[in-house]
Amino acid sequence: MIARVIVDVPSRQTDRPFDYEVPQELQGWIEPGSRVGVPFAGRVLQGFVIGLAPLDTAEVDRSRLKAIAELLDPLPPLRPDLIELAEWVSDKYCCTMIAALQAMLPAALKGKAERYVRWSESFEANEPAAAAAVLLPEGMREWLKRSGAVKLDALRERFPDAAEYVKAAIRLGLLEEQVAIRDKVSIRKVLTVFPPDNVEEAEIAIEQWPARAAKQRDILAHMLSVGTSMPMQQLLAETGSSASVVKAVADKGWLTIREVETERDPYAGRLFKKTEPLKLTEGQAQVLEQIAASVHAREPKPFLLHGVTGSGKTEVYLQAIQECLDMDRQAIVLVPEISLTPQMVERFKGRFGDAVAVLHSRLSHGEKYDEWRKIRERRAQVAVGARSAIFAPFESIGLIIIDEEHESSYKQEESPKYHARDVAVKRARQHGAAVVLGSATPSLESYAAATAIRSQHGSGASAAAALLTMPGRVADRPMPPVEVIDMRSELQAGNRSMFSRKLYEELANRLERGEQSVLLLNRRGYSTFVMCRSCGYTAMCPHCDISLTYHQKTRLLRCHYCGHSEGAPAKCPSCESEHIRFFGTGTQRVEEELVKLFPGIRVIRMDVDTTTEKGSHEKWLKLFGERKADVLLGTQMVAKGLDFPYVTLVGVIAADTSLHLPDFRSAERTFQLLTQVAGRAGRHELPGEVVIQSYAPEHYAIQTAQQHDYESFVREELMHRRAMGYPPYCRLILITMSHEQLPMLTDVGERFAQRLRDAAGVAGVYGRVDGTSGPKALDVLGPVASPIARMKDRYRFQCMIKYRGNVDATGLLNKTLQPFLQGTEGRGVQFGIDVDPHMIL
Ligand SMILES: Nc1ncnc2c1ncn2[C@@H]1O[C@H](COP(=O)(O)OP(=O)(O)OP(=O)(O)O)[C@@H](O)[C@H]1O
Ligand SMILES: [Zn+2]
Ligand SMILES: [Zn+2]
Repeated sequence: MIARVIVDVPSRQTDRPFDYEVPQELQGWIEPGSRVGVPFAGRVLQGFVIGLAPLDTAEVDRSRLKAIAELLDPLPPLRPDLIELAEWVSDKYCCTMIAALQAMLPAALKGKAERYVRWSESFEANEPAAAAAVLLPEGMREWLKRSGAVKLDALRERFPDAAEYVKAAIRLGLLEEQVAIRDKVSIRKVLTVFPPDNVEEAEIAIEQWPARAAKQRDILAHMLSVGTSMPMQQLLAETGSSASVVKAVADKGWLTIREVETERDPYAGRLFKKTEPLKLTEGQAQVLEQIAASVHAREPKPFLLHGVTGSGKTEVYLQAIQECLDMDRQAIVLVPEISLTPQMVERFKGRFGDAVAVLHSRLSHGEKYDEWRKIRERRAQVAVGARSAIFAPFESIGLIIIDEEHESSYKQEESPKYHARDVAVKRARQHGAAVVLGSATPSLESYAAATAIRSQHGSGASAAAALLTMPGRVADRPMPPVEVIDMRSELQAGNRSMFSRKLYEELANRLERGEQSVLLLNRRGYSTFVMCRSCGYTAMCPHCDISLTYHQKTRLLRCHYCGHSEGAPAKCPSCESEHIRFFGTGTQRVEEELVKLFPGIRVIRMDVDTTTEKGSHEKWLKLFGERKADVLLGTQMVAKGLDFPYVTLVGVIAADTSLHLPDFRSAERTFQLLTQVAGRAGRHELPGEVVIQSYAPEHYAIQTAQQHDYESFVREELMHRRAMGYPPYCRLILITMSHEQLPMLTDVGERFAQRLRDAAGVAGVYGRVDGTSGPKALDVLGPVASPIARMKDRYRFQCMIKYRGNVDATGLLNKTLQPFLQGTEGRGVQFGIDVDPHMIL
C-alpha cells in the first residue's frame, strides 16, 4: 500500500502529493486524513495523507520508494470531507494544499508534540453500556487503567492489530487522546503578577522613581494602566521586559507575584442561565419556517437574512439550530471575533448548554484543542466561533449560520486568504446543509447574489441566495431617530470643541437621567504615529515604507509589519525641535475632553490600547452592562452586537474619516458602521436617539444611514460600482510580488503581467472590464508599486486582475504562475495571491 502525502513545505514548487510506502506495522492505522512524519530531502517532515493506493501505482520505482517514518495521532485529525474542502480552497484561492490543510486544524496539532492515549474514567462512569460495547483486545483495558497516559507508539507496539478498536474507542470517548503529558492535568498553575492595592501611592512612586531604574518604572506603570492581575508570561511579552525586573519591583513591595490555578475549559465553572425559546414575532416565525424547511429538506441553499438591528435575528438562529439538532445533525455558527463576548456565548450556552463548543483566537492552544476534540468526539453539536470554526470537524452538518456576514474579519488576510462565507457555501454543499447569512447591513456581494443583479451580469461571488427580510424591530420598537450635525456650521458658529452643541446637550441629558451613551470615534485610516510639529518629520520603519505606531504603555515605536521597535524620541531626530508629538489614538483625546466638559463622568474607553490583554474586552463590556459607567467610548469595536437596555444615546464623533480612503468599499464600510452603531440605541423599553457628526453630511452613505434606508444606499452604491467596474459587477485578484532588488522586481513583474495578458488573449477573454464591457472579459492592471512600497527590506509591486465572474481567472492564473515559477523567469521573486481581496490598501 502507498499513501499520497502532502508534505509540509510551504512552497508552490513542491505543492503536490508525494508517494510513500505504508509500512506493515502502520497498516490499519493510516487512513486519508492521518498526520504522519515522512523523510523528505534528508529530514523527517510532517505531512498529511490525502489518499491510499495500491503499491503498483506508485509514481517512482519500488526501490526508490521511501516509507512513512511515523504516525502522529491515533485518529486522523482530518475528515475526508475536509480534505476535499482543502482541495477546493487551494484551487479557489490559489494557495498551496499544505496551507489549506493546516488552516483546518487547531494550532496544538501543528507542532510535533508527543501523542498520548489514556483511559477515560469519566466516560465509563457515565456510559457503562457504551463502554461495554467496544470490543477492546484482551488486556488493553487493564493495561491502560494501570499505566495512565501511554505513548501512541507504545500502545501500537503492545497491541499491533488494535487499530480499528482503538480508533472506535476514541471516537466514542472511551479513550482520550492527549497532545502532551502536561495535558493530563486539567488544572495548571500559572505564575501571576498582581498590581498594587494602593494605586495613588504607586502613582506617586512612579513620579519619583529613580531614572536609572526606568525599566522597573515601566513595569509598574503598565500594571497600573491594566489594573488587573495577569500571567507573568503575558506581562513579559507585552513589555518586552525580563522576569528579574518584575521581581525587583515586587521586592520593593509594589507588585505581588504568586502561583494561581487556572482551568483549561475557558467556561468551566461558569453557570449559564438556561433560557427557553421565546415566542416568535410573526416576522421571525416566517423566516424560521423557511430556514427550517430547508434544514429538513437537506437542501444546501443559502439564505441571506436581512434583518434590521434589534429585529431578533439571534432568536431565529437559536430556534433554527434546535431544528437541526432534533434531526441529529450539527450546526456551525460564525460570529465576528470581536463579538465573541461572554454575552454572545451565553446566548448559545444558555440554550444548548454543554452541547456548545466555543472556538476563538483568544483561547490558548490547549483550550482550543480541547474544544476541537469535543466536536470531533461528538460531545458538542454546536460550534460557535470566529472565522476558522467553519472547519469544525463535524460529521453531519445541518445548518451553518454566519452572523454579521458583511464583516471583513471573515476574510483571512494571510495564506490561505479564504473568505469564510464562500467556504461555508461550499461546505454546506458537501453536507447538504442550509446556510444563513445574517446582517442588518449585508455586503453588496451577498445582496447582489440574492437579488436579480447577479443573474443580469453573471458576476455573483457566491451561489445564488434566497432573500429573507425582517424589516422591523421586536415588539414594534421604533428605529432610533438619527440627527446628522454639519460640523462645518458648528465651527462657523464659533464652536471649536469636538462635540457639537447637540451632542453635548444630549450627553448632559443622559447624565442627568442616569442613562447610558455609546460614543464611536471612527478611526479607520488613522493610526497613532509620531510627528514633529516644527518640520513635519514622522518616524518611519527603517525596513518598511510605513510610519511607526506609538504604543502608549511601553513608550515604544513599533512597526506593524515587521515588528521592528525603538524608543520614542524626546527630540525630533531631524530638526532637534522638542515639539515632537504623539498623535494618540484619538479616543484618548475624546476622553480628556469628556472629563473636562462633564466633571465626574465615568468613561470606559475601548480601543486597541485598552483591549490587548486577554479578557479585557469582556471586562469593559461587563462593567458597562452593570452600569458602572456613563459612557462607552471606543473605535469600531463598540459598534457591533452590543445589546444594553440603558443605552439611549449613540454619538458618532467623526463619521467621515473612513469615507475618503482610496478603497472602493469605503462608502459601504461607512454606511455599515453608522447603521450598526446607530442600532445600539433604544433596543429595549427606553427609546433611543442617535447623533452623527460629519463634515460631509450630504454624502449618500451618511444620508441613507440617517434614514435607516439600506435599499437606497445599495441602489446608489451599485450605480457607482457599475460605472467604475468594481465588484459585484466584476471580480478582483490581487497579485503582490516582492524582491530585495527593485530593477529585478520591475522586470519580473512586467513579464508576468504580459504572460497573463497573453494567456487571456489565447483563451479569448482578454478585454477591458467596466460597466459597459461585454459579459466575458478579463483585464490585467499594473504592475505598479504597492501602496506599501517596501516591507521587511523587500520592494513590493502589485498587479490586479479584473474579470467577469464567468471567466475562470484562477484557473488561468494557476496555469500561468506554475511554469513561470518553475522556470528561470521567477528569479526569486515572491508571489502572494489574494482572490476577492478585502484590503486593497
Ligand atoms: N420573539 C421575541 N420576543 C421578545 N423579545 C425578543 C424576541 N426576539 C428577540 N427578542 C429580544 O430583542 C432584542 C434584540 O434581538 P437580537 O439581539 O437578536 O437582535 P439582532 O437582530 O441580532 O440585532 P443586531 O443585528 O443589532 O445584533 C434582544 O434583547 C432579544 O432578546
Ligand atoms: Zn522636526
Ligand atoms: Zn517594519
